[in-house]
Amino acid sequence: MKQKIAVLGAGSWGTALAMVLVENGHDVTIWGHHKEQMEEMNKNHTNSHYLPDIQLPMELKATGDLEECVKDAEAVLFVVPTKAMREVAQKFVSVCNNQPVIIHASKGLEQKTHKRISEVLMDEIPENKRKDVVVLSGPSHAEEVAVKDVTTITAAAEKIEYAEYVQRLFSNEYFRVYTNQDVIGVELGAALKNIIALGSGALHGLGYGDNARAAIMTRGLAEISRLGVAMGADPLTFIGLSGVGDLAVTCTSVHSRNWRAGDLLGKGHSLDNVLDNMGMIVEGVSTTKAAYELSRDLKIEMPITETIYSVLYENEKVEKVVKDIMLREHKSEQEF
Ligand SMILES: NC(=O)C1=CN([C@@H]2O[C@H](COP(=O)(O)OP(=O)(O)OC[C@H]3O[C@@H](n4cnc5c(N)ncnc54)[C@H](O)[C@@H]3O)[C@@H](O)[C@H]2O)C=CC1
Ligand SMILES: O=C(CO)COP(=O)(O)O
Repeated sequence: MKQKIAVLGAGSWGTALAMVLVENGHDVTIWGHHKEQMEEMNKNHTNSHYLPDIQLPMELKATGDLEECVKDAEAVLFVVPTKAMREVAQKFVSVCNNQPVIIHASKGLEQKTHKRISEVLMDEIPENKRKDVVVLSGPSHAEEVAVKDVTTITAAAEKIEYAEYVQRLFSNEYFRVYTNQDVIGVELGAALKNIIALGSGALHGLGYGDNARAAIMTRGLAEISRLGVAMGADPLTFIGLSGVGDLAVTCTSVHSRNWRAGDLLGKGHSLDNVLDNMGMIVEGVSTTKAAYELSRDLKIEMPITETIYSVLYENEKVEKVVKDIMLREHKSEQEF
């Protein structure tokens, strides 16, 4: 059934997901805070900074007016960077006139509180202004979704009927949605894989090959799972789409901003220079800090995260840390 859907966040992912929803026949309005960008989306049907060369569907409406965007919406999709999530949720609450299903498709952990995004949304949005919060996550680069390349993804919610609602909203012949009830595992897999993607990119930038990439992905998954299980996730979630699936795509694709940022770091660029020139959000940088702090608090061994933290926040030389991590004390692979 046709639904009225608000998409909050007009970057590459918000736009690509809005395109899927329009394709499926829904009434979709996207909100962004840059006036000229909204005008471009309405007049030219393009979003040239975030999705160059993509023609947006004529039916997709863009607005800078949040109240107009969310008015009577049956579902609201939050897809702004993690650092903006709380502020945007507060703004949403001030103008929301009904009780929509809340969906989010962002990947990160809040700084300082270390909260998952669904926790941030539940903190800010009172129960009379939301139904369940559903997480949409999986191996899905916006650039490929926007050209209708085949993609699979997970909709996770505590109440299965809301995960199934989101599955119905988004599913079509090129975008297949599975359901899951492990919200913690799905959100942690999504957030933490960006740290490993930074490392995978750095190894590439340093000139290492496929063995190194397989190593960081596999051992990265081990530490993602360790932290995830300590935080209440089902370990099986990490071998699903939002775990190994997203880890695989982000650690190997040139579309990944995290991989590209790592690659540039490996090639000797400074972090400031990399972030200034990316022009899009690189979530893994702040997630590394949150995960490093969590691993300390929960006493979970996360050597790759610790190493990447030392490069990003302690000025360690990226060329040096590879040898350090390789020469750590010997371990059994069966230690969890
Ligand atoms: N790009 C992709 O392929 C995918 C991205 N994601 C996740 O989706 C989230 C958003 O990513 P992208 O769309 O790629 O980011 P982006 O960098 O392409 O765009 C971010 C958008 O958020 C807007 N924004 C930033 N701060 C804001 C604020 N305070 N209020 C309102 N709007 C604000 C920016 O103006 C921009 O339009 C991230 O957490 C990312 O990890 C998840 C899956 C795929
Ligand atoms: O999460 C993503 C693909 O699933 C996007 O990753 P990047 O943010 O690294 O581009």
